[in-house]
Amino acid sequence: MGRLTEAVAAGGGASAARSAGPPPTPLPLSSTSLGCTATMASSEEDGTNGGASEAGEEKEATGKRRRLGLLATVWLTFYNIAMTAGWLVLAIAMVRFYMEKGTHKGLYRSIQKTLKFFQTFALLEIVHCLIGIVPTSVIVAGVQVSSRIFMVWLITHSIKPIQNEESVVLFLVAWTVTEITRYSFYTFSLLDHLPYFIKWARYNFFIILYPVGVVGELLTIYAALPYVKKTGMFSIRLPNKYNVSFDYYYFLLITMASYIPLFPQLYFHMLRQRRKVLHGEVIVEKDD
Ligand SMILES: CCCCCCCCCCCCC[C@@H](O)CC(=O)SCCNC(=O)CCNC(=O)[C@H](O)C(C)(C)COP(=O)(O)OP(=O)(O)OC[C@H]1O[C@@H](n2cnc3c(N)ncnc32)[C@H](O)[C@@H]1OP(=O)(O)O
Repeated sequence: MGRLTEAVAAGGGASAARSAGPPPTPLPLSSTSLGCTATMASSEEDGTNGGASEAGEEKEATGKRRRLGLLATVWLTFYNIAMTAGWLVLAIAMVRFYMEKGTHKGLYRSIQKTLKFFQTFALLEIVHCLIGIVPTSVIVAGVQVSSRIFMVWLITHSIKPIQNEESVVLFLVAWTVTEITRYSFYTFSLLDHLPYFIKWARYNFFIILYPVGVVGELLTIYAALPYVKKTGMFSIRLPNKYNVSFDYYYFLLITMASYIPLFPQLYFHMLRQRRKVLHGEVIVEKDD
């Protein structure tokens, strides 16, 4: 019986899919989905027979958790396959555009619909963390996804003059290679046929691609500053009936500055994940 089937039977989410077989040893991850899996294992393992009504309630709860495990595992498999395919389509479209045109000018406009759809769809990852079907920190996933949504909708979609900047290609390539690797890693993990290269790529590519993507994003925001200052876009001037002012130009400067404390948090998080997965370190994650 494949691990996915075992995980489904055990009602575990993605994490159990990889560790299915003997009852999963609860790794000290966040208390969300693993807590669910651990509870699942303990309720099935200990066989405690409380009162009939208690046993009935526990049986009903376990059945509900098992259904969540089945639903979660099937959903995550579908989600990851769809996201892998979407980012692959984006990668192929970018390569074809460059081979046909010989320039990056117009590249963003040619792939923007696919990019917007799949990057916006990734908002679901925050939901996955919130409902506990993946053991990722809501904060970590939230910062990552919000930075991408910000770049796609509030920078490259909204500020058309910067769409042909070379820095846009820089972050698009970094994002695309990363997401194809990441979502195929999750897919193969759930299907219990994870090629070592995919696992190696998942936990090594980011070492270079994360800084490359951040440089691309920061250069793109910097290139947008003159246009934002000149047009006053997204800004609210005083006086107005709400007596509130907002200056998008200064908001962008603050956003650029926020990369200084926030990016290292994400980068070190990935380095911790890398040590855990590639070197078997047991890392105690703080409860969020
Ligand atoms: C309004 C203005 C907002 C402005 C915000 C400014 C913020 C500035 C700072 C942010 C800078 C970010 C820049 C960034 O956009 C640049 C780039 O991305 S460049 C490209 C390189 N990037 C990367 O390599 C990072 C890619 N992203 C990720 O890896 C994830 O999003 C992240 C949350 C960062 C880390 O993922 P995670 O914590 O989940 O690590 P793992 O992949 O090891 O997974 C942990 C466990 O959860 C299981 N899991 C997670 N998701 C799934 C899933 N979909 N399906 C199945 N399983 C899943 C995974 O299997 C692991 O399980 P286990 O621990 O049991 O092995």
